Amino acid sequence: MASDGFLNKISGFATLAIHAGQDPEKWNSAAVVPPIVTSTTFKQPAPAEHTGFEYGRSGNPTRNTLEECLAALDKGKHALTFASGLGATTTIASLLSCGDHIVSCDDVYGGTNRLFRRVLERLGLQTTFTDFTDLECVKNAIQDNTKMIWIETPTNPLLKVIDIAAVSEVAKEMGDIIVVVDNTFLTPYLQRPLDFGADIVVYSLTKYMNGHSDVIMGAAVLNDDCLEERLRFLQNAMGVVPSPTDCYFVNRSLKTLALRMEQHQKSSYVIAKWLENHPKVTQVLHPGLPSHPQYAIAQKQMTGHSGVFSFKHVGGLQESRKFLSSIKLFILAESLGGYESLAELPSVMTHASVPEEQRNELGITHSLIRLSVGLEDTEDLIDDLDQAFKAAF
Ligand SMILES: C=C(NCc1c(COP(=O)(O)O)cnc(C)c1O)C(=O)O
Repeated sequence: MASDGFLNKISGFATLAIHAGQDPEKWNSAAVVPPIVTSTTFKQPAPAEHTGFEYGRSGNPTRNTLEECLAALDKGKHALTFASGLGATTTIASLLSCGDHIVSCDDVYGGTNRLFRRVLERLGLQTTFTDFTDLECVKNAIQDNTKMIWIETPTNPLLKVIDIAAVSEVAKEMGDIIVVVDNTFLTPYLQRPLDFGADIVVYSLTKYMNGHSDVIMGAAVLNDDCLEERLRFLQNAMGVVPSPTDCYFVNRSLKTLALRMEQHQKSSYVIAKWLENHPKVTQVLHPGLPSHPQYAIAQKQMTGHSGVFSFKHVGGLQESRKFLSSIKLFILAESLGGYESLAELPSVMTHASVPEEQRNELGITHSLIRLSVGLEDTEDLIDDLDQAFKAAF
């Protein structure tokens, strides 16, 4: 009996709760579905000796499973994952040193533009943005200190298609330049940049690869062992790593990637064709349409286009706002690539951080609307757009 009249506390309870059934050596379960290993640290048989894992930032079994799968999908040797797409971009850019120069395509995700202009520039990495659909512009932008070429193709939000092989050839001819391709809009199911001369493929896994709008993550896929070693060092040293739980979710999503991309592709093509014939639409920017200015390049490096594309209408900001407040099935929101259909106004949303002068030069005007066509029934999506046009014009 304890002094307070109650039974004595159970001795060793706390120790049991911590150690009973927890022996690290037991984990070789042959589980068909890769488990989520959340442990941030791993038992070492002797000081500074480890059995493959020592600390969660440096390596994690669930993350390794995802990275192995990502490498295979791009037919690459190595893959690394990061806390976000921009985390991947930041880490890749950290391969460079102060005084180096980046040449980037002019139309990139607003956050990438902002990172290059407002963060990396302060750290001594200059970036020149230019039109990569004109190889002369690429050649003229390359300087003696150019160490990286950044391609997005198709570009966000104008869907410009850039000839990966041609730009990679220019880069290799003109110096020791790392060619990076942001393949977020397509995924390796629709385009494999490494096959066309890219050195590194980068993804916002947040988009199609996870495809459920419930994870923020990034990835890089590459073949070069030396580059991989440098990136792996940076991944650990900079600490921009994803959680094991998120790795589990993305790994699971990859299992339906092919099915989802097929439906995104089919549905967006039907909707793009419908928009092309709409009296209030002046231009549809969809690389799967024969009317696309780089359609031939798209055909030689893509197996098809995904669900994300943009269109321009005859109105201005007022009509865009009215249209986007009238959609009911499409959701007014940033991001793309999920099972739900999204619509957004890049000029004031995803690309608001791009200087207005640059936006206007590019054509990211208030009449440009970007759609991410999801997995809903195509007819329902067309009906939604139709009623929104009627409400706005
Ligand atoms: C959030 C949006 N884009 C993110 C993005 C990123 C950044 O990914 P994050 O996971 O959001 O950090 C990188 N590359 C491309 C082509 C992207 O589109 C968007 O366009 O709505």
